[in-house]
Amino acid sequence: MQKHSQKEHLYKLLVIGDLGVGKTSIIKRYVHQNFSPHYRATIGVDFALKVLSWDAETVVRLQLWDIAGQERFGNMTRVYYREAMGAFIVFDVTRPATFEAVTKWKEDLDSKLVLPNGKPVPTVLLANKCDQGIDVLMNNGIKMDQFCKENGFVGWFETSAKENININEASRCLVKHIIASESDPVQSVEPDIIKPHLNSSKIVSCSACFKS
Ligand SMILES: Nc1nc2c(ncn2[C@@H]2O[C@H](COP(=O)(O)OP(=O)(O)OP(=O)(O)O)[C@@H](O)[C@H]2O)c(=O)[nH]1
Repeated sequence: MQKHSQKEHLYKLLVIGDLGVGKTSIIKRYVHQNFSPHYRATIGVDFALKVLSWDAETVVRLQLWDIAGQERFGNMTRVYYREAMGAFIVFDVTRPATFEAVTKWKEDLDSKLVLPNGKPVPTVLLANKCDQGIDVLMNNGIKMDQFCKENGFVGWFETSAKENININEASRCLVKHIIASESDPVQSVEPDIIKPHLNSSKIVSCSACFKS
């Protein structure tokens, strides 16, 4: 039974990025703790709910909106983005074109959705399929910390839905930034940066993300 003193937050989170980057798989791993190697394209939008015990006094309910990659070329994203509090933008580390699309997704998001205080919604970048051992970022010398600062991401994580790497951590990071932006709308939050750990099955922790 819920204690009287317990606070509840409900946040709508968007999961966006190009076709086949692993959005549905990340959500499945996060919510249902499973993974399928078979690809079935999402049509339109799909939903999932994750309940987090944030701390002793706070429960966070995350309503995850899994938006089909092909929707960037349609005109429904404005409708799907409405009232979202945070977003993940996902790319596939084995396919450079999906990284190039990240800025297009971010522009689409920021042009259609702002918080009531006029700021963009906190957004975390996910470099998914890091279990594959191919990394377009390293191969092209892309500096992710700088890329995130320049493009307004609050943090980034290498993830694997297959191996369950960094998905919980990325979510806690995003929620932490949402809570911070709600409680102190004028104070900007420093970005959280995770260093690459390609070919490592260890979960990398981000001290900034686990203080809360
Ligand atoms: N190796 C590996 N494969 C993955 C990972 N995540 C997803 N996949 C595979 O990539 C394919 C596409 O995954 P989905 O989760 O359907 O991708 P999506 O981004 O939801 O795709 P759309 O619905 O088309 O937008 C599937 O075959 C998944 O099994 C991962 O972390 N590692």
